[in-house]
Amino acid sequence: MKGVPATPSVPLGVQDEENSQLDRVHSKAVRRRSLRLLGSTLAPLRATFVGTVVLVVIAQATRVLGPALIALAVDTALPQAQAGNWGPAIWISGGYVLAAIVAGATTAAFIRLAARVSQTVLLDLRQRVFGQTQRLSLEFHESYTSGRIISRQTSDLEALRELLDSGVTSLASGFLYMVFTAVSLFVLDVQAGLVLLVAAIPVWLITRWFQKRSQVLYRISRVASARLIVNFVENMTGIRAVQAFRREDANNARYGALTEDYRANTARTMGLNGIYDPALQLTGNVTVAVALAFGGFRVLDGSLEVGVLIATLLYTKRFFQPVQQMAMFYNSFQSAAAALEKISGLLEEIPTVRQAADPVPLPNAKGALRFSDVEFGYGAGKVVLPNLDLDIPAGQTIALVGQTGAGKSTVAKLVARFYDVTGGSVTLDGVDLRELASRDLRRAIVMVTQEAYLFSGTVRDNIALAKPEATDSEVEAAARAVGAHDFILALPDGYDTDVNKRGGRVSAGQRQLISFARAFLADPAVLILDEATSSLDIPGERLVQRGLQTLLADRTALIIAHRLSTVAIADRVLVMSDGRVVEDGTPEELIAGDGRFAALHHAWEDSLV
Ligand SMILES: Nc1ncnc2c1ncn2[C@@H]1O[C@H](COP(=O)(O)OP(=O)(O)OP(=O)(O)O)[C@@H](O)[C@H]1O
Repeated sequence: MKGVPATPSVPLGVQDEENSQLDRVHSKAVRRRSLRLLGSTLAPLRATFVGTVVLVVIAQATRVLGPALIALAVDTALPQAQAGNWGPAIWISGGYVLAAIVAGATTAAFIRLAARVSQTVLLDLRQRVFGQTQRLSLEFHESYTSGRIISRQTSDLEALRELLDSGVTSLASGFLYMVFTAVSLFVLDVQAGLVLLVAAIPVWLITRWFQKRSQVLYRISRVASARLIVNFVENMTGIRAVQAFRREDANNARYGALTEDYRANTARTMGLNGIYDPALQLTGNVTVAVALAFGGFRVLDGSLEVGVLIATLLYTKRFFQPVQQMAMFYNSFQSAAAALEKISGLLEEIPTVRQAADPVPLPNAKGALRFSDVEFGYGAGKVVLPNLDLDIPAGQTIALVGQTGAGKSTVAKLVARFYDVTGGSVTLDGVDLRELASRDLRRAIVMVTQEAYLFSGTVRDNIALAKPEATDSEVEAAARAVGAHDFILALPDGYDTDVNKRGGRVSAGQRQLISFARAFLADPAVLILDEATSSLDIPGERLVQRGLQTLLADRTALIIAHRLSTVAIADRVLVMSDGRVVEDGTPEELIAGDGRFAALHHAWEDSLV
């Protein structure tokens, strides 16, 4: 195509991964990317890989010796044996047995070696996919659903496993077997070789036809199976909402449609096999018949020996055997290739939030934050923060308030560097967050969200998440500080209660208390609480507030809360509206004024009466 670059200048990544009709340039780039990935996983295994290839070659070469030895036995050894000379017959029989033993032994060896290669490659890929999904920024995960990641990690790697376990060696050995068989045939009898060559033309044509069709179908099939998984995961993660809103029937219909797509596509794939396999068999049988008729006449007129005829027939028949097997594995090859394309796309993604090449260390952050001329929008979406200037001295407790969608969480996410600003800068103790070493950033700034996620394990493990080396008394002290100690003790096994086991399940409010204890134990210079007290009841919140006040005393804190009781403990309140700070002052100052916060506060006070 004119004007189209040979390779796209920007890495494609996961973009277009559901497109089964890629243009030539992209399709080539994707294929190259897959091969590069495969090459890089094979690189450390080069010696084993080469060893496997050598063994496959020896195994196939010795396998094809059989018919040639039979021809030799029939045409040479047999007449000599009839004349009383058994030497050639013994030699040939011995050679036949030896070839069989070598073929068997090398086959056994290459299967073992190939298994080692395939398992190591898979292990490497599994770890790379997992590592990459952890490394990729929040922005990526917000659009690339967990269902899609699960299908990369499960069904795609499974497709590769299928191919690597047995398919690759079958394809390689089948191909070599065919080449050696054809060469032997030509060496033995050129005319029989020519018959095979003619037969290879229709075989080539139908194989090309099959390849083209099945490639498209397999791509579609991978997309359909990934969609199934995505849909399943989404419904299972949102099962509460599904049941609460009686979505079961609609979901069944949607899932039914997706499975139907998958079924229809698989049926079309199998339909292709249903044409390809018999066509191959027919070609093979017709070729043997032609070779027999052609060779038979030549035997009759004495221009061909019987042993050579037998051998040529055996070769012709055997030549087509691996084609069928290869066609079968071609399917798994297709699906593995499609899977590898997707996996390589995922691995090609570059995190949008990256560690600086030469990061600035900040082991003992004080917690001074500054937003200078900050502009920010999510992806290509509208600008959420048009121009934000903010100076937060170390140790200050800030409450961020404002209507829904004002940009409060966005400010918090920028401080935690889940996203990078699109303009201006955010600094911690004067260091741009983009320049700061990730380790120091993660240690200095901790964000607790409403979600308060608990990982499987004990309550203690969950509190000690950011500081695994914490002692039991440190864990307990953190829990006491936030008022979580008493309810934890009331759990079946106290701090050793497994949060995922029956009886160990904790309420949303208790989860928040645990994640508070976790954050306090992490002891960051900057603590962000994003709606982190929303699930606590009033006494619960009071308890936390007491803990909060002591713990926030010597650190910078950014609290986003709709409850004004939480806001009251702040040194300073920032009222946000449409991405701008519209009021800034102490709670007392703002309440005394006539701005939004004062109105909000009066309304809240009235509601308490
Ligand atoms: N991940 C995202 N991708 C695209 N737009 C987003 C994303 N998160 C938030 N927004 C948009 O950014 C704007 C500010 O959202 P933000 O979550 O910061 O508001 P908020 O003040 O914290 O609201 P709330 O009180 O409801 O939590 C909103 O218009 C929202 O639609």
